[in-house]
Formats: sequence, C-alpha cells, structure tokens
Amino acid sequence: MPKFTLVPPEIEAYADAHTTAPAPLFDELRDVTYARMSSPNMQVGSVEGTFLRMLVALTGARRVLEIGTFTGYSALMMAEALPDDGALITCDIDPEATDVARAFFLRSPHGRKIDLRMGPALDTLKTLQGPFDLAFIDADKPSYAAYWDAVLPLLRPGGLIIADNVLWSGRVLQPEGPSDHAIVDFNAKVAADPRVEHVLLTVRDGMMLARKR
Ligand SMILES: C[S@@+](CC[C@H](N)C(=O)[O-])C[C@H]1O[C@@H](n2cnc3c(N)ncnc32)[C@H](O)[C@@H]1O
Repeated sequence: MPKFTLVPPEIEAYADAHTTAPAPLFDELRDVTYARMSSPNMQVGSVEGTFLRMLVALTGARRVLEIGTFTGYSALMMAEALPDDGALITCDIDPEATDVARAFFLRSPHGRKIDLRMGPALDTLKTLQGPFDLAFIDADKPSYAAYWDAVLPLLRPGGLIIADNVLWSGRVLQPEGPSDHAIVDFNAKVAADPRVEHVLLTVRDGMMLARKR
C-alpha cells in the first residue's frame, strides 16, 4: 500500500502535534476509517485537513467542489470553514466509504452544508453549474487531467484548485504504472496552462495549488 506521504513519520507526528487539534469527531472518523476501510491512508489526515480548512477560510470560499469524498474527512474539514449559507458538493462512487461519510456528516453541525453526489465524478461534473470558489481534486489519478479540464471552467476568476497526491510517493521521478504517468502528465499540464498561477507544495504526498487568473 502506498504511504501517501513523503514526510518521515516522526516529522509528520511532530507537525501533527503542533497543528490545531481537530474536533474529537475527526479522531473518531480516523479510527472508524482505519478499522473498516482497506486503504485508510487515502484519508487526508489532520495536517492536510487543517490546511484545507485554512485555505477555505483564507479565500473566503462560499461554494466548494470536492472530487473524492471517501469517508468524508476533507469534506467535513472544509465545511467547517464555510459560512452558514456556504455549500460543498462532494463526489464519489464508493457506497461503503460514503456510508461512513454520511453518518459523520449527520453528526456534525457543518454536515448540512455538504451535498454528496454519487456516481463517476466526470458525469457529475457535467451536471454542475459554476462558479465555485475552490475545488479539491482527490480521486482516481488517471482522471486528473480530465478533472482539470472539467473543473477549471467552473471556477470563478481568482478561485483555487487544489490537487492532492501530485508527488505520488515520489514515483513522479521514475514513473512506471498508469497512475504514475497520469500524475506526471497532470503536473506538466498544469505547469503549461496559462490560465493559472500554481505552486507544487511538498505537504504530505504533494499538493498542487493553482489560482485561476
Ligand atoms: C484518496 S480518496 C479521497 C480521500 C478524501 N478526500 C479524504 O480526505 O478522506 C479517493 C476517493 O475517490 C473515489 N473515486 C475513485 N474514482 C472515482 C470516480 N471516477 N468518481 C468519483 N470518485 C471516485 C474513491 O472511491 C475514493 O473514495
């Protein structure tokens, strides 16, 4: 199973210990995810989750789009920073993981801001109307380039796209499998796109932040 982090575990633990502690519900969500899911480390975790929440707060986002709900950690984190009338649409295809997400959304006062759409994200994206203020791409890697093409037009000028796992446990340096190449191609695509300014951060497994001009 990929580690989904390039940061040594003791450094990750130190960063975690010096990051605002998430509400206890997030600890429970982490524990349930690790007990029930076969790839629990897909969950963004507290450092990246808190960073996402901070980005939503700093950008003043009111409408957020997420591709890749899993058990709901990142969605719930970002929803916490939305205003009362804010909204987050999140997409997934996995009924088992999203059953967990739904149960936790119901237990949070911020869960009512979240609209979970089941089905392949590329189909869901065709049904959505912009503008969104912020989008978080964190689903199947071979579709990243297609998600970029579909999401950027839905984003308002000045809006932010965040893509996760763009260092792919370091395999971007020696790509072999289809997902490795998909991430390499995605990063090159973003870097060549004049519609955005972008920065690739070495947070956890790599986060691409791209601001629409
Ligand atoms: C890395 S996980 C998301 C983790 C989540 N952001 C979190 O913090 O817990 C990726 C998710 O993408 C979903 N996914 C994979 N292919 C998809 C597709 N074609 N459309 C929508 N979701 C998809 C998977 O079911 C999985 O739950």
